[in-house]
Amino acid sequence: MSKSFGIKSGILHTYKTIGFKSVCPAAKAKQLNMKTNQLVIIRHGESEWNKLNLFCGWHDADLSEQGAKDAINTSAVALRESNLKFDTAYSSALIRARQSLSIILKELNLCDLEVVSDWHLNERHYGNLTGYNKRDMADKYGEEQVQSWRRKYDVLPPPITADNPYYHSIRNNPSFKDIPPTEFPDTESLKVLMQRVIPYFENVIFKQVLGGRRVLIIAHGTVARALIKHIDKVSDENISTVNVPNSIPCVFEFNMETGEKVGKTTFLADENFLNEQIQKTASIGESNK
Ligand SMILES: O=C(O)[C@@H](CO)OP(=O)(O)O
Repeated sequence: MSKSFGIKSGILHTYKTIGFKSVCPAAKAKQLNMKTNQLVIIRHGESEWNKLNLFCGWHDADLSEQGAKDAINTSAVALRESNLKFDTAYSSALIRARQSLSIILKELNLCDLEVVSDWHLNERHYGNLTGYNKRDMADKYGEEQVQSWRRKYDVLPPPITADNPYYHSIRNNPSFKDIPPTEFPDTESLKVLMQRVIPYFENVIFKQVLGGRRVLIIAHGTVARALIKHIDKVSDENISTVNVPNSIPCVFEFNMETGEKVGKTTFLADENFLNEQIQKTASIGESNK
């Protein structure tokens, strides 16, 4: 874990608009007679490659057994306890997000819910880091370089090359067949990822939220950071300290007339558990050697 990136201090100190524990935003809105609607974003459960601590990006890793359990015990339980209801759900085209969504919907008896899977919500493409262990890369290139690739707003990992063992499986993934060749990335920073995620969010998802539909998004760490940056207007500098853990729902509430956010961005988890999971996500982790 690199101190120079402020990760130890975490979002608690540098990103104060995030609240914890339970959904409580409607109180002020009610007082003001404001019509509001909520949006929920969840990062998929632990994947097989999260477990192995490998840079994953567009590699299509399955959920791990633990990830599938967390989709039930962390995601679905929190949504049920907060009495959140949905009219439609979005996921990326990646299997770890689609599996998480289908487990959550099954658990909530929402198997008939309208579901859209779209590549615009895919994790950032990790370029030629794809498939490498994060600790091994830190040993080779230094922690500062690895944290910079992972969390800096405008730092691109080296582009993937045809000799990367995952190049062909990513290029030929049938789930990506509709991606225009000119838009198929070879690497992405958070800044570059935002150029595909934010227009999709604004033009497709947010319109529905303002129209009153209750939307659930199952996405990825960098996609969630992109949406938090956009919605909460986090600076390019401070976004490097924001880490979004697997499976914990993140709730936003909006004024339906103005589109402005109401109240705090809220993670539905006990504060200690949330902090522990944030630290785990921020950490470079261990080698598998
Ligand atoms: O490997 C990845 O694709 C991402 C998310 O799992 O990792 P990181 O947290 O290092 O950005």
